[in-house]
Amino acid sequence: MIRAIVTDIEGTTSDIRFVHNVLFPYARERLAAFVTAEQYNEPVSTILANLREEIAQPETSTAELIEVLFAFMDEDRKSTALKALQGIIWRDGYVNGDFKGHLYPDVLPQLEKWKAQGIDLYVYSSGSVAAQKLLFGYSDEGDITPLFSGYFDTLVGAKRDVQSYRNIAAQIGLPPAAILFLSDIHQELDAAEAAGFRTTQLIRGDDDAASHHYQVPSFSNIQPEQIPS
Ligand SMILES: CSCCC(=O)C(=O)COP(=O)(O)O
Ligand SMILES: [Mg+2]
Repeated sequence: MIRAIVTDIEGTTSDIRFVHNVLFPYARERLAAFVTAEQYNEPVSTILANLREEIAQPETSTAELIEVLFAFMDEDRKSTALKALQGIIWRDGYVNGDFKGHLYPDVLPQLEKWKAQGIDLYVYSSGSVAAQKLLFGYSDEGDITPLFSGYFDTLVGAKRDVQSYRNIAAQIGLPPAAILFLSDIHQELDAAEAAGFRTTQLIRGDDDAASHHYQVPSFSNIQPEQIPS
């Protein structure tokens, strides 16, 4: 029996184009000036120290770190430091009303249904927990954060790493077989499955013939009690 659902964001609850065409450019345009201005203030000072550790170059200057961050953005590297900075920069965009967090229309009704059925809801994204709370707090459908019991980001590990899902199950306090993970990326679902999670793949656009996971086009097609094991 499914007792908790963990959902990915990009390509699952929300359009990839919102993340890549709205959020990423917004942060990219502001990142150099923001990091330069905030480099000696918290939390940016600690984030930059963590980035120096991540790249194993303790003496790197702020200007060089900014170059590293641009290279990370070019390759969509899921660096914890980059994700933390993006999340801080996005706050202004949400608060000023420059954009709202995209939600596919099938998402909110289904989350509400599952919650009413007693299924606990969680989020797992490479975006920082702060960024996740902003997206769902300033969403197209208003503030839907009260639906969620918890959030996970790369601090539990990378999304294609089996141990990340073991960590999530331990933190939720349920056996992996009682948790359903929703994602559009089959490599993430493979890792979750290897940890013992049930899985379902959202196919919001192109088919994924390389996947063996149960596939659905929208949240309205997901019936947790009927997910094949
Ligand atoms: C919190 S919305 C922004 C998500 C993000 O920054 C990202 O890189 C998406 O990565 P994911 O692993 O969730 O596909
Ligand atoms: Mg995704």
